[in-house]
Amino acid sequence: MDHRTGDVRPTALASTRDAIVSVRSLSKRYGDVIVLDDLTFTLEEGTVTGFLGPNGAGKTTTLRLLLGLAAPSSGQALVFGHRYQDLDSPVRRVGAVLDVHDLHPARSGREHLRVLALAAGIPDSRVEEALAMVELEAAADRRVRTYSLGMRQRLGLAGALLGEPRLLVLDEPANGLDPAGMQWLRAMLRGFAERGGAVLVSSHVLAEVGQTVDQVLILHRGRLAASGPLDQLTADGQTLEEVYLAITSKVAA
Ligand SMILES: Nc1ncnc2c1ncn2[C@@H]1O[C@H](COP(=O)(O)OP(=O)(O)OP(=O)(O)O)[C@@H](O)[C@H]1O
Repeated sequence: MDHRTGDVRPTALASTRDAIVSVRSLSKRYGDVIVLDDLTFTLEEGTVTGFLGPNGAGKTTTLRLLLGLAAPSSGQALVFGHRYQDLDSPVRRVGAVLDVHDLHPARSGREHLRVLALAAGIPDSRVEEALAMVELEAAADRRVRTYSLGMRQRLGLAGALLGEPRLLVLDEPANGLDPAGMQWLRAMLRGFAERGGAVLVSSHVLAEVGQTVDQVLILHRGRLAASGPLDQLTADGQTLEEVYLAITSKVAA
């Protein structure tokens, strides 16, 4: 991958064997506006992938297509070889946190998780485990409307972890977390990947991403501007932020 030209030479992100996520020639239009343009990448087990790009680049749209929340205009977005909506028990395979602002405000954190668990046939005992995993036990009986943004993020993550999935899809999960929360999130995501999972995490916090992920996808104006292992991308001594700014300003010019 030559990040100075934005030329993507697929590396570890391009093998299709045992792919947990397989995105092929994915495009999305809203009316005449092309939001995603011919996006292709795969993610394999044991990886944490940072999904980067300026505001409006198309990151959330990609995640929504992966989760069956919107339909592609063309191409495919597959998880475990299937469209999300065709998976037998999606909650047990894919955990996702897209928008922590749409949690029911009058429910407590514990009630929120119990509703999710009931819908997915997951025992209540797992709710307690998930609360413990995100260190939210002390606030579990408070109404969600009283939660800080960081607490909502933790609750969203608890919901994502309920079904013990192998893929986590997270939209800006570090948003609102305090330094200890970020450290905890980093360790949690690394541990998840080390146990054979895959994580796709969008973020604007490049310093944090640089400490957490092992590979990145950089999206710009709906196109994949760069992809590859973090250590290769930063091999010439530049920080991830420098590489990112060089790529996004080059492509925009
Ligand atoms: N339902 C929709 N109808 C029309 N346009 C949409 C719709 N959803 C997203 N878009 C547009 O698609 C583009 C990409 O949006 P998206 O939310 O995917 O970007 P993003 O990379 O996640 O940005 P941010 O970093 O700001 O969250 C934007 O121009 C947005 O306005």
